[in-house]
Amino acid sequence: MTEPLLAVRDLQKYYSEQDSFVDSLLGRDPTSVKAVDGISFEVERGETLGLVGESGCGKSTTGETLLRLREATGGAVTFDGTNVFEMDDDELKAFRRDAQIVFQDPFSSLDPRMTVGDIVAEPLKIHGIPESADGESKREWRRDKVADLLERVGLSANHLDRYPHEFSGGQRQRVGIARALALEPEFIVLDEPVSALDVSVQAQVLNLLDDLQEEFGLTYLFIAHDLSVVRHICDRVAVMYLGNVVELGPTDELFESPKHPYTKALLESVPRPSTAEHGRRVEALSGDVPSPRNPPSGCRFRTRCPQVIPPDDLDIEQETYRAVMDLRDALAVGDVNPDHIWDAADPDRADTEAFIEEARARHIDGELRGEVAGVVDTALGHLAEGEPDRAAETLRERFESPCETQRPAVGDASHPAACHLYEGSDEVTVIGTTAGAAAEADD
Ligand SMILES: Nc1ncnc2c1ncn2[C@@H]1O[C@H](COP(=O)(O)OP(=O)(O)OP(=O)(O)O)[C@@H](O)[C@H]1O
Repeated sequence: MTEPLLAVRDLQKYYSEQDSFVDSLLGRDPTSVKAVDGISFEVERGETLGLVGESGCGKSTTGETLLRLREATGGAVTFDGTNVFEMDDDELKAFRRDAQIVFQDPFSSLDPRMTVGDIVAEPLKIHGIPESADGESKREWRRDKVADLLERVGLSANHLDRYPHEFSGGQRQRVGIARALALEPEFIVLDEPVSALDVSVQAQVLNLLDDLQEEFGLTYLFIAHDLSVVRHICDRVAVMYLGNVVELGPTDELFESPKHPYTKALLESVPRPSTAEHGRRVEALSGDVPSPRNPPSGCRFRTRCPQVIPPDDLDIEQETYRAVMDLRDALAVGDVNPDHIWDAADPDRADTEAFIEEARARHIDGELRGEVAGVVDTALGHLAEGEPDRAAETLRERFESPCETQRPAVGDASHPAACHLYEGSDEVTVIGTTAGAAAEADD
């Protein structure tokens, strides 16, 4: 097998942020935003790898960090066999030519005071290209080159002296692409290149990118939050959630047989034309994306996962399990106010049974049976006594999921999913122990 053009190994990027004004007054350590938290993938020569996920999951940070536009916190990136983070000045200069980026917003990524000709020529000037020009000035050489590039991206050489505001969104994105092509790169990070464009224009720009890839033998990392956009342009797709890659596979396979519950949920949110697929079970995503400052221990997705795994020896339905876990998490962060429950159940605070019944009705839909009912009632009894931490601990002891104690990582199979449901296969590597997960949750 040939060496991939780009290999990303355990890449981490944490942003430092002061928690709040009070924190800074008290001199507390800044909190890390774990924007990218140990991701690995490879991009083969000539392929397009899609990187998809909801807003804030770390896609742009990944693209910018692997290009060394941001300093990585950890991990390694190899480009054409050389470690990007250890390049010397000459290697870095060559890398800056070979690897380019096209940004999402063609409205803000182009300097409004520069002509389109100057915008596209700028990278050439910065890199001192051409070194010499036979019979014409370097400026003329660059003007010819830019005219050529503009035509290549579907604009006209007559556009050279115009300014960005004279162009439509689609045309501006073409200017951005021409600029990225100026140095004849091998690799381009396309960061949501069509998200800001009208749907009708999106297809034209995607077709252009496709044509350019073929003509110039380009390799793309295509960042998008919209799965329907990546389907037609990507060979493989990596799905990101909260700083982690959760699944990676050939595009058709990932769309037709998604494995990770998050990928399934994302796909459910894409409108689909095919009636054959209408019968598929819809597993809605519950809850908000947790903060990357304090991501959940174990599997990052477990707080919203519709298939979170209960302890082996516990007989419990998924819906009930989710409700118990949500109650436990709410207790742990002080989000359950026993006073409100007492007020509704028994203002005299004498009848613990009534308190438990009221608390159950508020937090858990449906009937609880057997052992599950017993443990939940014991926990709620602790809450009635004013001990929410003990209540949370009681629930934790009996209901703790392997999804929260161990972090699944994407393995090396051709279509791996980082999910405990696939444990035991070569698709998932499990990282950490209970203690490790607790430490991870605390830091
Ligand atoms: N300079 C920064 N300082 C602190 N936090 C940041 C910074 N840049 C991004 N973040 C945070 O890092 C996380 C990942 O952001 P990133 O922009 O990489 O995500 P994304 O998936 O590309 O989202 P979007 O599609 O909205 O751009 C987010 O929580 C974001 O708020």
